[in-house]
Parts: sequence; structure tokens; C-alpha cells
Amino acid sequence: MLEVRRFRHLDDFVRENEGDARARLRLLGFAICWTGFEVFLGSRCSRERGRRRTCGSVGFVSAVISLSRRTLKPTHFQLFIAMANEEEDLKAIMEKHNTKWFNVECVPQCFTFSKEERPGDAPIPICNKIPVIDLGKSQKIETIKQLLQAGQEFGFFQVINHGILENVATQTLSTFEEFFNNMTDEEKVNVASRKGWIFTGSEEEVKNGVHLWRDNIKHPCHPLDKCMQSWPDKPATYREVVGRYVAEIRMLSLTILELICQGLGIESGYFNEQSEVQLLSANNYPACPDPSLTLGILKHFDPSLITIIYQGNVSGLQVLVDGKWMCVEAVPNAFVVNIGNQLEIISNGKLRSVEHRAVTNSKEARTSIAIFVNPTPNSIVEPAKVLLNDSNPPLYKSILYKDFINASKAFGAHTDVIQNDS
Ligand SMILES: O=C(O)CCC(=O)C(=O)O
Ligand SMILES: [Fe+2]
Repeated sequence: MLEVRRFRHLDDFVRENEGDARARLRLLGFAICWTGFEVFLGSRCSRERGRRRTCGSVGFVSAVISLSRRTLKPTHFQLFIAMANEEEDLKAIMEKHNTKWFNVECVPQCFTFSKEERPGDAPIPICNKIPVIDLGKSQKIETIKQLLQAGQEFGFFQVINHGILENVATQTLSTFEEFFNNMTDEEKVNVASRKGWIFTGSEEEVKNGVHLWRDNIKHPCHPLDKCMQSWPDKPATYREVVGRYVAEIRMLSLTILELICQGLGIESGYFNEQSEVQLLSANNYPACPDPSLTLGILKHFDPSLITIIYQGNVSGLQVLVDGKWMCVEAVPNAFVVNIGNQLEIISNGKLRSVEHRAVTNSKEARTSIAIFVNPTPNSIVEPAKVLLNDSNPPLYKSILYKDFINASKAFGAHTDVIQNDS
């Protein structure tokens, strides 16, 4: 097969040929030829298939003609083939390679985000300002102060000495790694639709027209006795290991919420009803040949009250700090906590829900487990009354949680399923 991997996309070609006016002219000629052919074929083929076929055949014919006239360098021939390849969709790539979607040597076009959205080549520094808060300290007032300050400034913090044994988290992460690695995607999708959990492989997961570089499973995880029987039963330890993990995370989330309650001056137990739903979302981001082009999760706000994330030893979570992307360090045995939209509303803007995203890396796969602590669909979310007075009017309207979720389609195509399940 022809070596086409040098040109990952058109940008690379143009960059490499900057200043080469003749190459540009040839490219222009090619483009005119291509467009004409496309118009001609457009009347005969469906748009999608037509584009792909046209691209391949026109690229090939133009390249052969140009080569025979010695007006084109072999690298240009490569470009045309690469362009034709870029038009392939994910299904075709998988069929061709007869393997998983991520076993490719260069990033296919359908995974390449626009310049505005993709991480790019510039190194993203670790944010050492995001606090790592020691929950084991006896000075509760100090802990509360740190939690509030982090929630105000960054919307993110990490917690250590949280009381959850390290092997509870690491075993859960390994269980998810096994889950993602061992079943075929088809098996996962088929079982998921029968069982009520949701598996979204990268093949289906398209954001702004581009596939995310991740596989994902989502399911409700509270109360345990109600939802556990609908979880995956492969690997055989899934329910036991994940069940123990989510029970521990529930306790941790209630502890953090209670501390925040005290810090804000809201009556104790305010969040009891507001935190009745817990949703698990585990991500697997395989190693990627060019992380500068891809995203595991597009930038977003969490629609939760709070989210608790375990990312093991592999970082990849990035947060917007003062308008710049910063990396959240992978701290051993720590949980990352972020303030979601609902807590921003309840705190009347005192705590901030901040945009974040997940990037990929070229060395190793990354697995993360996010637990969203959410209000029940029918609870009303509004600024807590005690925080309001003449000089602090409500900054947000009251809203039914399910209306918020449905309007923002916060869980994408699966929003309705998740609402009905919870
Ligand atoms: O993988 C991560 O660390 C990010 C997860 C996340 O932001 C989410 O699931 O909402
Ligand atoms: Fe998130």
C-alpha cells in the first residue's frame, strides 16, 4: 500500500509547501478538476458516497495525469490519496483494518477536531494552583475555608485523606479497563440496550460532526439495591467491585456537600434531597497517535451538583483557568471534585461550575470514573433562600431539574433514557 501517512490533513501539506507557488498552482488546478467532477457525479450519487468516491477517483486520475506530465512531485500524489482516505468514515476504517477503531497509525479525518476546538501542539501546563485538600485534618473550619475558596476560584479541587482505601479505587479502575478491553463493542451495545445501561463507543459518539476519542459506559448507581441488577455482569466482579466503590463515593460526596453547606451558611441537610440521584460515567481513552488533533471529551460544564472523578495515575483532565487550559495533575489516591451547574445555582454564583475537557495522550490508555451527584428529576433547583437579601438578589431562576437537563441535552442522545431511569 502507498505510504500516505505523512500528510495527516491538508493543513500539514499546506504548511510544508508554504512559499512553493508552483505547488499551490497545481493544488488549485486539482481543486478545479475535483469540483467539476464532483458536480458531474453529484447527480448520480448520494452526497456522502459521491464525495468519497469522487475524492478517491479524481485524486487518482489527476495525480496520474500530472505525474505522467512531470508537473507533480510524488509527495503530491500522496496528498491526493491521503485526501481520499480522509473521506472514509469510521466504519470503513474499521472494516479495512479489521480491528478496533483506535488501532490506526495516524488520526483519521473523522476524529480531527477543528483548529478552534482541538488541543493543538502547545504544551498545556499542570495547574498547581488547584488545591489538594486534606480531608483528614482535624481543623474542620480550615477545610471548609479551602473548599469554598477552591469552589469560588477554580470550580475544581482534589481531596486526599478522604477515608477511601486506595485498592477500592484501583480495583474499580482495573475492572473498567477489563470491561472496555475484553467485550466487543457489538456485545456491549447489544447487552446495554437489553439491560438499561448505556454503552457509547467512539463509533457512535459524534460531537460537532467529529468522533470523540473515547468509549464510555453510563448507568445509574444509587440506590444500589434498585439499580445494581441492571449493571453489566462482565467482568464477573463488576457489580461487587463497582458497588463497593459507588457506596464509598456516596459517603464522600455527602461529606463534601455537608461541609459546603456549613461554609455557605445553608441549613444542614439541604442537599439531602438535592443529591438523591447518582450517575456513573466511566471513560476509556485509548492511546492516540496524535493527541494534538483529538479530544476525549469536548469542553463542557457538568450538569450535576458535584462530580467526583478518579483518574488513577494518568492525567488528561483539563480545566479553563483565567481563559487558559490547564492540566489537573494526577495525584496518587486523590479524587478530583468539581462544582456542577446545580451547585452554582443553589449557591447563587458563590461557587462556580467551570468548563473542562478530556484530552488524549500518545503513550497509554487512560480510564477515568466520574460520578455525578444529581438532584431528582422533579426537584426544583434555585438559589438557597438564606443567601438572598436586598444586596444579593437571585442571579438564577428556579428550574425543575429535569427541564434543565432536557433543555441542555446534558447527556446527549441518552438524556431521556437517563432521566427515565433515575
Ligand atoms: O475523564 C475525565 O477526567 C473527565 C470526565 C468528565 O469531565 C465528565 O465525565 O464529565
Ligand atoms: Fe465533566
